[in-house]
Amino acid sequence: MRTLTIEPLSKEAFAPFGEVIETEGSDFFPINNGTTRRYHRLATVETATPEDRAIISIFRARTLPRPLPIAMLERHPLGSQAFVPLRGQPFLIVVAPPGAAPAPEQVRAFLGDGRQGVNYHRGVWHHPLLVIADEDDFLVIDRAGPGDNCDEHFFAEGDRPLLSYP
Ligand SMILES: NC(=O)N[C@@H](O)C(=O)O
Ligand code: NI
Repeated sequence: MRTLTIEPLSKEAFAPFGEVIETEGSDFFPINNGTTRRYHRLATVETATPEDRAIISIFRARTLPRPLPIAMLERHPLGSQAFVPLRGQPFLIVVAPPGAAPAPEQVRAFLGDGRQGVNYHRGVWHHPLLVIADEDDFLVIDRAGPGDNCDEHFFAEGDRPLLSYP
């Protein structure tokens, strides 16, 4: 069982999976008579059909026991999915590149610093929300519409990468 290396979340490192939603290192322009910085279009909501809608939800999640064998990943083939932490707490992200099925050796882990959100592109394999605190809240922007928008892939027991974080 391979223990995942937990990488710091950065735009560059996360680029194969989506965008990082953060002010650090992001362009902005002044609005509201110079009283506000607009960090414009940090990420793009992807949908699949004209009747799709981008929706905004809040997820209140509880932490999972760690170390955590990564038994499964999921993907949303019809739309992107963004998670923005609302309490400023770090959280964990586990992803694999889009494709027919995630290969265990392609699974990567990142640590968001609490001031960063992520936007998974359509079809990117990811583990459901992984919070570090006992409980955490996230603003979630994703797609609502017809059709099944959640595929799951389960790793064979011996192939499960291990997520180990204090
Ligand atoms: N199922 C659901 O809405 N949440 C997952 O997609 C997730 O990524 O947490
Ligand atoms: Ni998801």
